Amino acid sequence: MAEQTARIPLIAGNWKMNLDHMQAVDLVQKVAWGLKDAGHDQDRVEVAVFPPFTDLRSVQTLVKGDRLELAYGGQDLSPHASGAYTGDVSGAFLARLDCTYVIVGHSERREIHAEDDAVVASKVAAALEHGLVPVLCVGEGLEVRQAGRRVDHTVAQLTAALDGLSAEQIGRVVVAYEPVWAIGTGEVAGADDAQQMCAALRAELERLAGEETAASVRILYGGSVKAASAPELLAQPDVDGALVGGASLDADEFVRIVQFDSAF
Ligand SMILES: O=C(CO)COP(=O)(O)O
Repeated sequence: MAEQTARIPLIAGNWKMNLDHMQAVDLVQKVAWGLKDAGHDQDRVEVAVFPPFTDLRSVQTLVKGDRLELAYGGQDLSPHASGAYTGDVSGAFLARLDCTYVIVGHSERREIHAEDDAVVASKVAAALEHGLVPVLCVGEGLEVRQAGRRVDHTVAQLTAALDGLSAEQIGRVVVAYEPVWAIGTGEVAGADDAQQMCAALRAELERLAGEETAASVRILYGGSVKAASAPELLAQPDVDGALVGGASLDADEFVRIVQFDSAF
């Protein structure tokens, strides 16, 4: 097993399709102020928000104009660079808005938009091509879990999404383990469960890209993370952060999640 190196934890807020434009601008300011008040240091714990596409330009203006300690990214991207793909948003456009990250393969896109492993892999490749860091989501549904196949299933999703990438490219990816049954349900994976899965994902990264790369890749947990559950989850050696949905829409709660390590 790869030894743990200094991986800077990442706390990421996936706003999903919530908040109108004015509310989104208000939330990003509240989060930034809350972080400032809490003495947040982006080099110690990195914070990123993922608003809807239509808010990204305003978020860019706020973050750059006020030099906010906050990264941001898109919730999805097109596998294509440009052209006749009505409704798609290119990684090139996200890069022009100074996005650092883009979420790829979220279970809601896999399920609702029928994105299969091949589509997810092409989106990971597109993100990397445009200099974006893909936050690659993997995780099992309840049926798979009950059948006792959760590790095999989730590791296979990772393998498929990284197919054909070099070790250097894999080293630029963030992985998020999001068990589908825990998303938006209030049910959190136990810290032991999360650790076991994240360790299995890291072992697969090691097989694909070598020990050094595997030790450097951040693996997040997502699924009903709240300020109360974050410290135990994030204390696990292979859990390097959280991908937060509902709780990221509440600035105070989200900032409390970011402060997970002061709760130890
Ligand atoms: O899907 C998620 C983040 O991407 C998790 O959402 P919740 O935190 O609302 O369960």
